[in-house]
Amino acid sequence: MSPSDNGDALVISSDPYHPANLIPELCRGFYQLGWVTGTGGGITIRLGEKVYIAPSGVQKERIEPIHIFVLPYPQPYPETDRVFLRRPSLNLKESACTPLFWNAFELRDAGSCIHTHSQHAVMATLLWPSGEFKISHQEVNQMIKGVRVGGTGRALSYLDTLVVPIIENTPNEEDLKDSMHAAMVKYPDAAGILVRRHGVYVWGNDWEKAKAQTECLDYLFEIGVKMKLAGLPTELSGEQNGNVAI
Ligand SMILES: CSC[C@@H](O)[C@H](O)C(=O)COP(=O)(O)O
Ligand SMILES: [Zn+2]
Repeated sequence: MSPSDNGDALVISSDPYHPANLIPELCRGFYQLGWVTGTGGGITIRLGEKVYIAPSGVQKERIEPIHIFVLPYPQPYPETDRVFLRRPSLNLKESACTPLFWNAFELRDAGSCIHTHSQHAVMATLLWPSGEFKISHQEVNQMIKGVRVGGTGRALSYLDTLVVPIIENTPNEEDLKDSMHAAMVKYPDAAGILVRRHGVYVWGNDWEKAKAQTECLDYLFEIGVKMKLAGLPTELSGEQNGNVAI
């Protein structure tokens, strides 16, 4: 970035599909779903060697393109201070989720990662007290089939059991980065990571796939929670057809 260039050209575009235009638009949609209320949650988009990230602690439904941070990927000095291609001139800090989003880029080569505080995700972490949320045989709207192995691989089938690891929430974001990293290594097929009493991180090859998978997973968290509360089994063996007497 030259001294005369404040980097605005990296976020000002008439293209509605430019990440700096998409992030505000998508956050408004996520707000309506209750995924990013109270300034929590968010989305990042990576296009090749540029990562676009929203500011921290702001009303996520009111973000504008000029508020967006742009970072180089990979970071030239990963062990030291974060490097930016563009920082907003306002008194803003990049999302606290940045190190967690980076896990999705580095471990899954993701093009986008979404973090929600959806109550469905939070309830799933409370009703599945183990380290895994599991559900199978959900044909409805192809929700299991809408999820990809590892978030970026082949689509799951109706017969696959969906497993999403649950990590414990931590007050320190660096600890969350490390435990999310460990869970992603332990569960290479998982398309997301639930954080107990907090929410979920979901990634995909690009923002469309990350968004679709977050929607599918959120649906599965919601129906799983409802089934569990109704006393219905959320996992069936392969030969069972899903009809359950109540
Ligand atoms: C890495 S923990 C903090 C975040 O997960 C936080 O809870 C959150 O949802 C959003 O933080 P923000 O810094 O406002 O983008
Ligand atoms: Zn959060």
